[in-house]
Amino acid sequence: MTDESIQQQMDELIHLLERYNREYYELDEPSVSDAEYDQAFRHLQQLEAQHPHLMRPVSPTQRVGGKALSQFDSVVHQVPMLSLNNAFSPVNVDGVYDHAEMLAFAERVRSGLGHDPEYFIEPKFDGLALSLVYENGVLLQAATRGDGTEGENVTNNVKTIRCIPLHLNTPNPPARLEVRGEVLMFKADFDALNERQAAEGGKAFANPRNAAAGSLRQLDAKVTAKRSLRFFAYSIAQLDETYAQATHGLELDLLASWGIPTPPRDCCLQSHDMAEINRFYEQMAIKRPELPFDIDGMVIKVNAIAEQNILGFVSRAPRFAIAHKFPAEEAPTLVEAIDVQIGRTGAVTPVARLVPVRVGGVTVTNATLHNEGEVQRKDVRVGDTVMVRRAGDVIPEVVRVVFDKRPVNENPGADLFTPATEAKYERYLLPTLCPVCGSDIVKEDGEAVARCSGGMACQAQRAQALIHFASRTAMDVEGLGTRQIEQLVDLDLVHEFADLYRLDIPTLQRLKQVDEDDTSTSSKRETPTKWAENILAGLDASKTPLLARFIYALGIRHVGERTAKTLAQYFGSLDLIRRVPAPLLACLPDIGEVVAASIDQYFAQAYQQQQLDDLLAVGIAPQENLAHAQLAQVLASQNWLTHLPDIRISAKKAEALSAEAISVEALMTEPVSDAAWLLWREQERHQQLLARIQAFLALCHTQTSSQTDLQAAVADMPVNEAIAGKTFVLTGTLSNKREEVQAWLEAAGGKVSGSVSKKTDYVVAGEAAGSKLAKAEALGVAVLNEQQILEMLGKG
Ligand SMILES: NC(=O)c1ccc[n+]([C@@H]2O[C@H](COP(=O)([O-])OP(=O)(O)OC[C@H]3O[C@@H](n4cnc5c(N)ncnc54)[C@H](O)[C@@H]3O)[C@@H](O)[C@H]2O)c1
Ligand SMILES: [Zn+2]
Repeated sequence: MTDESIQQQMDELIHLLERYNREYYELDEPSVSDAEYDQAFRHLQQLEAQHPHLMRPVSPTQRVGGKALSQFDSVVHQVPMLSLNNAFSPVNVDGVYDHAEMLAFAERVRSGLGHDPEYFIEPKFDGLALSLVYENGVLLQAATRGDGTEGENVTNNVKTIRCIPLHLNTPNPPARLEVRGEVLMFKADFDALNERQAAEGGKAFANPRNAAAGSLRQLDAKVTAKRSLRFFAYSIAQLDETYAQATHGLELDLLASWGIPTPPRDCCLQSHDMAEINRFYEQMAIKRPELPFDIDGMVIKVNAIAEQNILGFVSRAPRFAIAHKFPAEEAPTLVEAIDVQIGRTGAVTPVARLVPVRVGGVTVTNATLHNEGEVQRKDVRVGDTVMVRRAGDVIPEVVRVVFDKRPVNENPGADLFTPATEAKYERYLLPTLCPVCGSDIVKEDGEAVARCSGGMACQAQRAQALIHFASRTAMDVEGLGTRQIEQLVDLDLVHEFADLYRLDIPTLQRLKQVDEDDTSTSSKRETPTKWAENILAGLDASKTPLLARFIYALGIRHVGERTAKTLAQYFGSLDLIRRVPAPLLACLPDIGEVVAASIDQYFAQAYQQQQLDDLLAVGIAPQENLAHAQLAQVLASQNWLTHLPDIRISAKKAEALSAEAISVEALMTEPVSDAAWLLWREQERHQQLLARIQAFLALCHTQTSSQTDLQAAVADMPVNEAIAGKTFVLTGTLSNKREEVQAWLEAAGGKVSGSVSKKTDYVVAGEAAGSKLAKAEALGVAVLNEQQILEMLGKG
């Protein structure tokens, strides 16, 4: 990868993380799960570590939190408020944790200190950080973390939090104390708040963290006062020298003696032993759902303050501590039904409808089962008790069935069965028809995901199919973008591809209307009529695509640009392509059996054939070239059967042939004896293949009136010796579109490749040709200018 593309990738991640940060810290409304956020964050960290010279100084990995909201006075932190580095321990299906990242942390600490220290382990509270400043024992100021340097002054609100003392409980207070801790809402208070919100018609909070953040940052302290917030201190940032303590544990004791809440000691541990520490973490993961407050991990800190100081800090986090995050939380509930959802690309996802259950801070009613294989593997059935997981999450999932709780015996005939429940306890099978459009649901060998084969016929997939159809590398309809297509589908104005070409100005102006309600569009300067006219002009200009682009635009599964080109190159006409039998397709280069089956399946559907007819009827005329079609050339030769192997024999077919004692080399190189062909034909399946090939040939007859005509046409056709079979590389700026020159070369039987090698016959160099030209010269490959190649093509 080039620096440029890595930089682009990094910038995209930065952009994404900045959006997530804003949603999470400033708006209290995250759109993705913490797990997803953490993944993007780590990806960026990795790229930055591998390419330090590309690192942006503004990277989110170098900063803490979000901006302070301007409606509060800002507070500059005398000691920056940092974040923590994370460690994750993936769990396997047997519930065994992999603590490699924790061991790596311990290793880093050991090499920093020269020995293994004692650690202090405490909960990682899932709330938001708060700084409290006491002067002479009196609470003077409370501030949020903000971006770590500057936070929001929330003193008035914090004074309403009952567990935070306004005066330290000591006759001998320090002159200055700054204590750091977490503000949070207990689960019971969160539920009560959401009930109240519901009763008063207010918006429900997504989880206790959001509720705590939203409640603390109220402009009206009276609102905060009603919200039952809590606080736990977890460190001292400033304190008079005389009060200094030797360890983190002693600091917490001191704060507790002054009346400041500290982490409950039954959730804490002091230990030198990483194995013991990890065991404690695993116990806490089990205890977690029963705690009165949410925690999202454990924090492991080097206990001795002097050792903490030796280890110090990296940009945004201390080296002496780590947040050991928990895997996503799980909870049991009942499966009421299993439905399927159809995605935008046709993917079929089974979804469990659940008795509502609280997990990861919210109530879950649906959970994904991913795909049919997963349902089978987990054996999830309607009526089962299942464990549901949510990673603070957007999409909850079913983790496993609690088999002990399966309420009835699996054996039919057991006493507990009533006819109604018996039906329920069958193994789950995916429906065979799409619930949206009624098309077949198909699954390819080796694929996990089943799909609705409806394509454009399926409302769920229509927008996606149209976006592909109109895209730059397909029909290239200028002016018709994603937003317009989505509106066309939403307003139910387009059902099939041909409908695009039936649009008129009044219809398109309806879209414009929808568009203008939204202030974020760019096409606002144009008048509605001009805008609609542009789209119609774009559609009109797209009516004579190259055949390959047209085939590609149909969105046949597995038919990318390359395969579409092969089809156009070998068959030359749409009429042939839409009737080609699968075995013959599978003989072509780059087309294997899966792709051939997919093409066959597509054209076998009456709906798709109708779509094609309708497209032709509205005036779409793909640029065909039957005379140049390579297959036609093969068919034109007298003994066409012997040429089939020239096209290609797949490895699988070769195997089958060698099993029948026919040498593949013989098939490939020499004209095959009649005896060998007879032998091959003996086999029934080969007879079927031959029958289909013959049917196809019959079709060629009707296409060109007779095979003799076809032969004659091809025989008359001067083969462009200069181009056929040769490999070209195009580079630099040409006056004709590069794709166009490529299409001409390919139509004349040439190959166009992206890189120069010894096998390259010609490099066609335009203006400002760079490294490819240099390489051609170094390798002694012939170099042509544009004029020369046009002359060779007969277009000069
Ligand atoms: N979903 C999203 O869109 C989104 C966006 C931004 C951040 N996040 C979440 O927030 C995390 C990053 O936030 P962060 O920078 O606040 O880091 P963090 O929450 O991973 O860790 C640092 C914070 O932990 C808190 N904390 C709780 N208990 C503690 C203890 N005992 N000792 C010390 N600190 C303790 C402190 O507030 C501290 O600031 C991400 O990993 C992600 O999980 C999610
Ligand atoms: Zn469908």
